[in-house]
Amino acid sequence: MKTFITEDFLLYNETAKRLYHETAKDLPIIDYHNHLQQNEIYDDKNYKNIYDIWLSGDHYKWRAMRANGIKEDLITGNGSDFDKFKAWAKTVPNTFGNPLYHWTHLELLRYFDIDELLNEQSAESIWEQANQKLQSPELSVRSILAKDKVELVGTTDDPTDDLAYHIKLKKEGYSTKVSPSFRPDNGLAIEKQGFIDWVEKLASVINMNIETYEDFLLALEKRVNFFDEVGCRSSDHGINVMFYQAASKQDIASIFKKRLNNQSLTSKEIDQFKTFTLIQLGEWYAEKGWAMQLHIGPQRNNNTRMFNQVGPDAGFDSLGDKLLAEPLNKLLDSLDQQDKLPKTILYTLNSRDNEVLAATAGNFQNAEIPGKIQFGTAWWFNDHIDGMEYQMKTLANFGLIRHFVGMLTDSRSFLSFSRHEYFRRILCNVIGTWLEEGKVPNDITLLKQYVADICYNNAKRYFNL
Ligand SMILES: O=C[C@H](O)[C@@H](O)[C@@H](O)[C@H](O)C(=O)O
Repeated sequence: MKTFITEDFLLYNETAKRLYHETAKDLPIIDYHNHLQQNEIYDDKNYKNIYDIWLSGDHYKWRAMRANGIKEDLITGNGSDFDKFKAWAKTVPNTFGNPLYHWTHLELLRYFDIDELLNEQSAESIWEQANQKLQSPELSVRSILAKDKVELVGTTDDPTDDLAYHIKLKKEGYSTKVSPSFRPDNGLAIEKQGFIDWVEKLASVINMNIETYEDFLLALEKRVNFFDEVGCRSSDHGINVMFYQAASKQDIASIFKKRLNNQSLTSKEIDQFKTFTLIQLGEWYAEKGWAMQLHIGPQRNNNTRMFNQVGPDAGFDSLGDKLLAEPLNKLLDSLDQQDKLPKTILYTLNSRDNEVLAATAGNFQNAEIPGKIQFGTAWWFNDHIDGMEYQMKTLANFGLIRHFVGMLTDSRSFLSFSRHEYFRRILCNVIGTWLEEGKVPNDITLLKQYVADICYNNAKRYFNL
């Protein structure tokens, strides 16, 4: 059976169609935050089969398969690639209403020219067609990036990473910018078991001893400088629960020492360490002109049995519900008071906090750049039609959607760039509907500028591309 993805998929009125087809559709992509592997870009990898590119790392699909009663063996276990693909194919017809249903068919259509529904019956023929195409030069990683006109891939990288492939790509003069994002979560996670090992790793990377908090900061600063030389434009912080606890540098120095001596810390001390260190990092980001991305609110690794079996980022995280307005405003304010607040993008996993983030952003805007503080696009559990519309409308209600830096995939798959198409269709429909309902003037030229800015120009300007 043919898919339902028509030319005008998700575009429910004439203005929406015009905005999408005449403006949004062909714009290049700036995917400023994702989890793609830079070595695969450098090597111009061809994926072995569709399981490999679709299912081997996608915890969204794994969750849906578990909800469909599939055995773990066919999800992250020892099942063959084909059996796992078939288990996914069997799941797909049960995913109506979930964005996975749309993404799956968009990806089949856009990358494989397969205009057919995936289910148990079509699984074998789709497996063969897709695998054959994956072997062709047309579907190598670089060809995908070229076909989608991807101008920037913003990867996610630990400060201890040597960025070897980013450097090689840069040297080569590769047309898509592959820019690292500085993600120092391990350096902030003083409460975690692996903290001391991480500090040792950091020390060995920069070839110095880290014995004091001063040393630690120096080491981090060196890595910020190194990332900047390699073309980093932003940092990324996974923050499960927002924190703010003021303390002096002396206090932090003794907290750090305690930790290195394996003494236990109070939760206040932990938050003091995180607060002080993040503020220090934020100052450097501001100096470099980077954007600081704060991804706030997951409650992670909720299923202990499965965590022991398959580890983190495997589909057992969900929404946290701790309050964030007070600590977040205080954190941003501390940086702003010293005039050291970097460009900042705020994301929440719990859409209950959409209004809080959109309103918070408005407290710290200034003339440095329009939309300096962004309420970021619908993230992870919000990355669906309702979630994206809700984010866009909240942003418009509380701030200026005109300056929104738009979509990023946050994905681990090169086929996910089609989610920009999904976002663009939804955006054009929201804005087109405003015109159709008489909520904005009948000025298609101006509306097209909104669309072009949100889909492309704003991000280009924001990330200094
Ligand atoms: O879209 C979902 C994401 O890829 C999710 O897995 C990440 O956001 C990850 O938890 C992270 O902290 O970076």
